[in-house]
Amino acid sequence: MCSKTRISDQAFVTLATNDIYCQGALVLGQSLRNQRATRKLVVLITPQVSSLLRVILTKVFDEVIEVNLIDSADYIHLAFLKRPELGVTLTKLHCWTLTHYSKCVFLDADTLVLSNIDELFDRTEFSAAPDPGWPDCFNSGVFVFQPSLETHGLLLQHATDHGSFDGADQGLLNSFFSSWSTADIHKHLPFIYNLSSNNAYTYSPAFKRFGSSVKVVHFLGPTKPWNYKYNPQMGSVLEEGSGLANQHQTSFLNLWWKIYQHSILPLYGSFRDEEEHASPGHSAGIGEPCAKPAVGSSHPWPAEGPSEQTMVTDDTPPSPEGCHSEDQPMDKGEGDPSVEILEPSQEPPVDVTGDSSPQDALEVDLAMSVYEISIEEKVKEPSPEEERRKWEEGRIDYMGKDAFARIQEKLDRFLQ
Ligand SMILES: O=c1ccn([C@@H]2O[C@H](COP(=O)(O)OP(=O)(O)O[C@H]3O[C@H](CO)[C@@H](O)[C@H](O)[C@H]3O)[C@@H](O)[C@H]2O)c(=O)[nH]1
Ligand SMILES: [Mn+2]
Repeated sequence: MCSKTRISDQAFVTLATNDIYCQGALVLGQSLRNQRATRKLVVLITPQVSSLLRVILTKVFDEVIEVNLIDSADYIHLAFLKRPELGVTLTKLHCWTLTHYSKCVFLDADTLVLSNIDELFDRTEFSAAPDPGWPDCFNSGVFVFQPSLETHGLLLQHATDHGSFDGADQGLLNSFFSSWSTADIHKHLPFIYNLSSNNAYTYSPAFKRFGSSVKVVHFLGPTKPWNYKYNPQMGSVLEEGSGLANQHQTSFLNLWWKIYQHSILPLYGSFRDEEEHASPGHSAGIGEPCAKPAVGSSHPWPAEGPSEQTMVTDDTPPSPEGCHSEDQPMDKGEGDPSVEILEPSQEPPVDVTGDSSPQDALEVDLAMSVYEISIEEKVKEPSPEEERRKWEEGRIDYMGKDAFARIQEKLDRFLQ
């Protein structure tokens, strides 16, 4: 399958807490495969990720591991109660619980690998590249770490005690690994392992000199590749609305989309029929016109670089051994459907045919035509159960649908 030996106790790890970030994780995973990564590919997900995306992720990643935002240990509950904004942050920290690996490289789901980066495994914890905005801090989008429950516990304790100066993982990790900027230059990854696609060109002569050796591009900041629309015929993102910064950024975006179009969209192909039954409309028309005909292997190992086209069949996803829920002490009630073990080869892949749980529905709209592909977040109407739960949790939309005037209207309707 792969020419090099895969070193099985080391892994590339990413995180996706929703279906939108899963699109990024898929492209990242595929880019690692394209560059013949010799380590396992692992994606951490949370219960919000739909069943469909879970199955698709297993086609690119060796392990899809569900982690929960809420851990059963009391001090974590405390941290959550006091600092709810640390939610996604604490999720990234779960990567330290992957103790079946001796060393890992974490990559944000908004990164793209342009050449082989296996040499990162020669580095030790905690190695990261400088943040382009404040180079005495590291950027937490790419880092080398050593899984350890002890470190995980210390990190969570640190979050509880000190919070995070930016309200997220980067601030927390920088204050935890506070000697990074001065202690050991070997722990400074070169900028080519985490080139911010937005900032790189503030020093354009450096980009001119070193840009060709870039190995990892990071689409840091609020606008991600999946926020653009892409013209598959031209092979380029569309400018409208997003205000493209410059030519280099555009070419990285185009590269991301090329992988998305040729290697990720076809993975949805096998679900097209079910999806068509479920919603005959145009949106979420998975695998529509520009997705290529389905042929080839379900586990994409393209022979060449990113331009190589990978296609898929409807054959069963890889064995379930690569797929398990984390056996950490999580806040999982018995029989909680949100923590089910993923075993795609034993289950029908996905239920897209009707009133399944919210987790079963695809949370993204993939709109496709010959001229344009776009990925959009689905605006979901909450179910009556969800609405009720929100009320009971005190999350009331006083300004919107729960405003007094709206409630009055409802009462009036009821009384009439
Ligand atoms: O709703 C979300 C948000 C984030 N993520 C994951 O968390 C990562 C970080 O979020 P991102 O949107 O990529 O943040 P950046 O724009 O890269 O911003 C910076 O700030 C973040 C918060 O400190 C750090 O996590 C990043 O590494 C750092 O580059 C993502 O790539 C995903 O892997 C999700 O899964 N779901
Ligand atoms: Mn990022």
